[in-house]
Amino acid sequence: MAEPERPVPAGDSPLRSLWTYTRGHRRAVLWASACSVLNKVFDLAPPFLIGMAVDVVVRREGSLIGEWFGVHDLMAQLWLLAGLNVVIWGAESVFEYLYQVAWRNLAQTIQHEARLDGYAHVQELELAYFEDRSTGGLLAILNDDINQLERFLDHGANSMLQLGTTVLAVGATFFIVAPDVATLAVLPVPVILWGSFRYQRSLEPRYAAVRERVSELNTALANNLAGITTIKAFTAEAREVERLDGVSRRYVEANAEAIRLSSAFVPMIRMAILVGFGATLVLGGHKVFANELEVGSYSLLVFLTQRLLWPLTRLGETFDQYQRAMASTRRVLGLLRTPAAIVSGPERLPAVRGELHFDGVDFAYGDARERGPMVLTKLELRVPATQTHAVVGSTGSGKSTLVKLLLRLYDPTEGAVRLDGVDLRELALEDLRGSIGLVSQDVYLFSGTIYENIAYGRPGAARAEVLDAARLADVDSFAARLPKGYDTLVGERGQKLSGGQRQRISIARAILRDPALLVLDEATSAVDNETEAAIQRSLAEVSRGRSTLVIAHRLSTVRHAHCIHVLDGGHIVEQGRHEELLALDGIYARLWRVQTGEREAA
Ligand SMILES: Nc1ncnc2c1ncn2[C@@H]1O[C@H](COP(=O)(O)OP(=O)(O)OP(=O)(O)O)[C@@H](O)[C@H]1O
Repeated sequence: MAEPERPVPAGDSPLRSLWTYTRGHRRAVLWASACSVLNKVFDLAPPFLIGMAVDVVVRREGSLIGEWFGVHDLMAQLWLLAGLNVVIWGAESVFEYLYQVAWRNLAQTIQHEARLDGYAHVQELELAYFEDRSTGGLLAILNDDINQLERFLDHGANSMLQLGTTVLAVGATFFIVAPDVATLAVLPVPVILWGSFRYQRSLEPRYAAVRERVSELNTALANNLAGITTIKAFTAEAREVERLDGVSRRYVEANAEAIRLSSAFVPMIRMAILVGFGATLVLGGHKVFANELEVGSYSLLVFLTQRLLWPLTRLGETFDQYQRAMASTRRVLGLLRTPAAIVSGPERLPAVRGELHFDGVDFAYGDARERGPMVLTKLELRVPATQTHAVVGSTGSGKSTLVKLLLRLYDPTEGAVRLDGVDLRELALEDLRGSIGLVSQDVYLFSGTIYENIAYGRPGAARAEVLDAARLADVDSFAARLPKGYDTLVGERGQKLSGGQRQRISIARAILRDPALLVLDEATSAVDNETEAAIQRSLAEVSRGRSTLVIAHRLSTVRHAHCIHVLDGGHIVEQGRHEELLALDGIYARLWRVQTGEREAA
């Protein structure tokens, strides 16, 4: 359907949107977060043990640990500390393992879902959406951006949580043990945080620019690889390398800006940290001399300052990851939020008769903001069920546009297209498209075998049915001669086959579908006269008993149609049987004379 399965909030904060998007995995997120926090808590414990060890050595029987546990033997105190050490390091390792597994599995699940949701949603979007965008850009979102999100969940989320835990745990200890030392030691923290957030804000647009450049690069590469034949034919290799050089350079430059800014961060922050560390060292030492602070507590504070302030130098890197991930999240969720303009209607048609009616249709490409010229105006065309009708007209007159409206790839600007009397906008897309067998001008084959490409028309069809369809479409004549027969691989986009062979496969695919309405848009334009005659005979047989709309340039292929409609200037100007149209001596008669080689009367 048009809406993504997981509704995405329209809020501005990408983190909040991500949180909402992953609401199905709350438990996993909380578990992973808890493991991260506990791992950090145990990781911070050793400085306390060091403080206690110093305390034992200095205060001996009167040490803190001696008092807490009632152990006065010095060696027993040390053994106790050693035992605690084992427990703490063990717990740290266990939680490290657990958080790694939890975050990485979560990252896998979410990237998998986001990619599938993204792809499924893109499939629902109307053709006009794709015409305005590049394939490379969409690929960048579905691949690179989702990978970026995966990396953030792999490492970034954990880094942020552990940093938060460190700041809170160490800050609290400082204030409990020596509040006045703490004030000085923690003094640089607001400066660091303020600086980080300033950085964060100025990094954001730079990373957005990097993402844009990636998408440009992808587009250029995808276009060039798809057009490699043209590039070779026009010996444009050097020119293309030069063009790619330009695009790739812009990517490098965009990155250079981001690199310059993010690299300056750590050295600057280090200076601020120096202040806190120096303050603890000097002020704490002074308090020990004045007997206002225990030696053990002093050791604890000096070590803890290190544990607090050094991780802050990684704040830049963490924000860096965060920024990249959020830029990607915004693009991925933005894609999921794109509403589909063409949505399925409510009405179901279990048995389609195949009566088609273009009812006063106006159509222009583009959207309300930017409409192109009118292609169809007040177009009236009826195809009664089971009849074969043809549409002919000069190139660019709008024949293929009729087919696109019929498939509901676009909606009419005015008027309606009706199938069995139902406005297509009211009809379930599944029923509409499921009842149409299309053979179009540009055949698209998927990489796979000939057999698989035909069977695509109706998944679950029996082998005998597939082979029957293949025989009717004259695929047999060439497939039988290939060493692997129907199991021959057709190559990417079917490029290992000739145009005529591809066309015959696509006809077989449509026949297999056994549709109520067969649509042939220049179905035999790529085959020679002999093959065309063979296919025409098959098609005549196949179209018996079902509505067929044929679009053709070669009038000889449609002369037996029940009715031929001549499209000109956006509407039907002549219609009737072949003989009637010849007698009318209008556009059709003129075209016929040109095509059959008769000289036009002067
Ligand atoms: N996606 C599109 N966006 C904008 N304009 C389009 C689009 N597709 C077709 N057109 C324009 O609409 C007009 C009708 O095109 P259409 O493909 O329907 O013609 P046609 O009669 O099938 O031509 P041909 O016989 O050459 O296949 C043309 O002027 C074409 O330039």
